[in-house]
Amino acid sequence: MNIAMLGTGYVGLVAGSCFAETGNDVVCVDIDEAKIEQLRQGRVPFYELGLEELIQRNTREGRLAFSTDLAEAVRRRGGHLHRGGYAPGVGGRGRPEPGVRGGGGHRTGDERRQDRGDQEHGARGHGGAGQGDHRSRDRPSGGGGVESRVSEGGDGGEDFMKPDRVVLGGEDAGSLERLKNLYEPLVHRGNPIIVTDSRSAEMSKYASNAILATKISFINETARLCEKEGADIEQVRRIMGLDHRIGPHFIFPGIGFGGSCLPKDIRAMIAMGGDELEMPLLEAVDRVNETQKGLLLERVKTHFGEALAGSTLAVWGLSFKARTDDMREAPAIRVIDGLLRAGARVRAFDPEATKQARQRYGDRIEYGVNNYEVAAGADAVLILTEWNEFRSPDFARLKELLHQPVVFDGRNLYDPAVMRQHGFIYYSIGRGRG
Ligand SMILES: NC(=O)c1ccc[n+]([C@@H]2O[C@H](COP(=O)([O-])OP(=O)(O)OC[C@H]3O[C@@H](n4cnc5c(N)ncnc54)[C@H](O)[C@@H]3O)[C@@H](O)[C@H]2O)c1
Ligand SMILES: O=c1ccn([C@@H]2O[C@H](COP(=O)(O)OP(=O)(O)O[C@H]3O[C@H](CO)[C@@H](O)[C@H](O)[C@H]3O)[C@@H](O)[C@H]2O)c(=O)[nH]1
Repeated sequence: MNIAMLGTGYVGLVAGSCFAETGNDVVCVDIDEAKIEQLRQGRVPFYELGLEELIQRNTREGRLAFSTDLAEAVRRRGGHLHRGGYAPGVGGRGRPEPGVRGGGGHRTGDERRQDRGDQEHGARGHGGAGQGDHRSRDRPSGGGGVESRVSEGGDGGEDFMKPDRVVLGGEDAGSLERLKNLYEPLVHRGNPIIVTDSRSAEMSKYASNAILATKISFINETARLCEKEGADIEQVRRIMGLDHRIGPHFIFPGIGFGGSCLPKDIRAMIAMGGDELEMPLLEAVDRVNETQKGLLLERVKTHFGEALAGSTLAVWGLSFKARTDDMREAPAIRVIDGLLRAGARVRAFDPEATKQARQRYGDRIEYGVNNYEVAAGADAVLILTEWNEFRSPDFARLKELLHQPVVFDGRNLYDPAVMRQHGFIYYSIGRGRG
């Protein structure tokens, strides 16, 4: 199949590369000329596990190309248009902006005709066809296929190539059939492709992310109650997870969910309800999460008091989750902003997100080449992302390096008893002080 993929961000680039990997002819289009130039040279503008290799191989073998010229890409690729990498029309608290649809505003008449004549759908689902106007009733019912594939949040291409399910929504049988053919190679192990109407497909994507967000806020609220009542959330979580009706996934307590999907999708659902339908549950999920993002900062402030100004804090982890450099809505932003406001000096390390952090903070914080370097001479370590490499540090070395043996663990990576043995003052989530 010939595909023109619009947007070369985390979504579009992964989807485009994976479609090339399964034998399609793909041209990825973006309005960002520097990005396209970089990609043409085989360099990937952000980190996703395994993506660089995927791009280089498919480019070398002639199935993947990059362009800033949408009209040319559509002409060359013969008309399957896939909006994968950008989601227009969601602003502020996720309220869709009326009248914005599919980036059509910058397209030529020819391109728009092409768009209507074929399929437009959003990769990995967040609001595919008509995302920008789901409050109006005038979305095209012709060729709109919405693809809403969700698997457990994993690693870029790996995640895309092995979906739990693929959801196709649309009203045009021909378009849906072509989309089915496109996705068939990704489900050869027998996972289902579900075909439904476009509104149900969209809603299934929103609702799936919203229930994940709900689970996280639930466990975080329970963690706070555990602290108050002297219970251990890690014990509670394990016991809960053994109940098949609950399951072990997405009940890890922490410093709140970030990223480009969960926060935005719950706000989009609240916005959909509008004035006619209150969504008190999701409002609460959002509120709990905002409080949770500030929790570690409050602990740091309480611990240091006046001494926070002028102290040096080592931050381990910047991205919103492990195995990505993505910092969108990352809890780390809330924490670092607060520390800087309080007059603390911040030295950060992240295996992949340093470049993103530099764009945001420039020289206002310092960056290390590993987690020990930033800890040297610091008054405390703050763990903000659950990177595997932070799971079993050399505690004796860490204690030696730190000016004060204090660890604020926002991801519950360590056993409080072990930390006590090593002589740390250890703060974590839902387990009281170690
Ligand atoms: N990251 C994820 O895992 C994920 C998953 C599902 C949905 N989403 C949603 O999909 C959307 C895109 O996510 P992302 O992570 O790829 O974002 P991103 O910011 O990394 O990428 C968006 C890309 O689209 C380009 N772009 C913007 N307008 C364009 C236009 N008119 N024509 C061509 N290119 C254009 C931008 O230059 C940018 O490179 C977001 O709204 C996000 O919430 C993200
Ligand atoms: O038990 C948990 C699980 C996750 N998180 C946090 O929740 C956020 C989101 O994590 P995750 O859902 O794994 O990452 P996303 O990349 O945002 O993936 C979600 O959003 C994608 C885009 O819609 C979907 O494709 C995925 O299925 C869906 O999990 C991160 O900050 C995690 O640290 C927790 O705090 N506790």
